[in-house]
Amino acid sequence: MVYDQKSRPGLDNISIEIDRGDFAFLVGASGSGKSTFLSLVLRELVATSGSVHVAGQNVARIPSWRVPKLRRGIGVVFQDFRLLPQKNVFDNVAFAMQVIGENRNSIREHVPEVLKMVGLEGKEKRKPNELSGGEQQRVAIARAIANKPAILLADEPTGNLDPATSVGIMNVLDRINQNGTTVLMATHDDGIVNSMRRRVIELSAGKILRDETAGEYTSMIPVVNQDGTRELRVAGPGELSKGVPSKQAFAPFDTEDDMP
Ligand SMILES: Nc1ncnc2c1ncn2[C@@H]1O[C@H](COP(=O)(O)OP(=O)(O)OP(=O)(O)O)[C@@H](O)[C@H]1O
Repeated sequence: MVYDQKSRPGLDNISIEIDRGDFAFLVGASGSGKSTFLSLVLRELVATSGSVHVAGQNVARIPSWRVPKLRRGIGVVFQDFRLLPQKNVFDNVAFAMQVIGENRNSIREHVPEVLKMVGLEGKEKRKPNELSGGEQQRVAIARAIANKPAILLADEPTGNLDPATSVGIMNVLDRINQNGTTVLMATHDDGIVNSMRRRVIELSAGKILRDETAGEYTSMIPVVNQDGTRELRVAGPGELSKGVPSKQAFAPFDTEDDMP
């Protein structure tokens, strides 16, 4: 995926397959290509070379009038929730169903089920500003799955949440995945990735650095050289699965003065 000819491609000659029902984390430094990847799946971008297939369809071949139908099969969750502030919890979720023309009866029946699924029973009447961040993200997830998408894309869904709240959100995403939805989540949250042990696809400068079935967040492991100096190096295949080093181990130097 080339944005402009003068800079390096956003994604560079990658080939990857995510199976129906997978749960995959997309990790990598800022600018590595995660958002580009998600935008290609949503057909917000069309690949400048190669092809992107979503649910069996080459998305470049979908005429623009049918793109909304493609997107109906893909739920999206963002770091900043993006709820409608004037609407209450029920109506935020109901709105997603109204725009695709669902009738009132099925909305009235289905929204409470979705809210139960994300753990928000009893909060139907609250406005977003009367909810915690974690609850707002649950509403956003409920809205994203209201139309039973085959795929759920989550772009840094725990980025604004504390660790305990993030665990709750991951439990919800895990449950959604167990019900058959493919989940692809871009994240910088190392704690979450290391505790979930799901597929990890790491991008670096637009290329795939690794793709592991039960991976960890970082491909860097701390090493102590023979002369006693410490550094991080990229782990080889399988090295990361030998156990999760403590957070301390990831801080290679205590202070800048400590650096070699
Ligand atoms: N609209 C754009 N026009 C030109 N270049 C872009 C555009 N969007 C992204 N890029 C470039 O493509 C590369 C990949 O960016 P991308 O936003 O996909 O990274 P990312 O991994 O999502 O980063 P972050 O973690 O900060 O969200 C970067 O070099 C970026 O500068």
